[in-house]
Amino acid sequence: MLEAINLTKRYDRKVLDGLSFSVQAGEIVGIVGKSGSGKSTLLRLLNLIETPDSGELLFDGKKIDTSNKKHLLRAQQEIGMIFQNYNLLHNRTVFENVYLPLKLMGKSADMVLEMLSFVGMEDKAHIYPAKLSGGEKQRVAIARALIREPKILLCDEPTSALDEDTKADVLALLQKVQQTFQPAVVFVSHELSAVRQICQRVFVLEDAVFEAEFANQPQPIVRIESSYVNKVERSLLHDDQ
Ligand SMILES: Nc1ncnc2c1ncn2[C@@H]1O[C@H](COP(=O)(O)OP(=O)(O)OP(=O)(O)O)[C@@H](O)[C@H]1O
Repeated sequence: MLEAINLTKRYDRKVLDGLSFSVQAGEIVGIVGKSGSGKSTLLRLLNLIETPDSGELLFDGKKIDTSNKKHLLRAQQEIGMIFQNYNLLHNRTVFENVYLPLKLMGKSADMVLEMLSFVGMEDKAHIYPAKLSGGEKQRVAIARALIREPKILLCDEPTSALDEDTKADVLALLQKVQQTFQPAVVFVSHELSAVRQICQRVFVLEDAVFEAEFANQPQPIVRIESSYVNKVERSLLHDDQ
């Protein structure tokens, strides 16, 4: 579904250097890396709000042409995104927050209550975000991300601001999303326990490249020796983090 080929991005230094990977529909792929390793930069490229210096992105095998505004807009509508800090509009109710992406496309609100029910928030449709807990805000953000039925769901540290119990609930909801809607999910996090729990494959981003790729199997697919790669490996294999 989502394919990145040789993505390179430089600011004052090369932050991403020739990254290639793909995510199938229904698959959750984790990207882990230390602070400053380029995770958010990669998400901005996948979200089509920044363009790579070189390299290509393909959705369903079709190259994304970022120079063509119509094409870009259509591609952006295939993407849903959730954030660590939820990014809800505080002067809009839960219902209005979830409806907004549809409203901007001139569509009706028919699906909104159904989606709120899917994330367990139908009872709070007319409440403002300030009155919600962190876990509830993330549920609303997930409903908003899904309302356009995106083929790609990008998750930027979605559980990092939550306590342990709420974290588990949100991860369980993401697994339900995976089973129900089968999007291609990119799950960026520094929380190795969350990554271990829900990702089918994991890439380790360090020094601008993927230094390792792990799957649900004992041996990594690719592996460069580094202390961070060792830490990820221990966490994924031995449940000790
Ligand atoms: N717009 C920008 N202009 C210049 N440098 C940038 C810009 N965005 C990111 N960088 C630099 O790129 C590098 C990677 O940043 P990025 O935010 O992608 O890392 P990250 O892995 O998401 O970090 P964190 O986990 O702390 O959020 C950093 O050195 C950062 O200073």
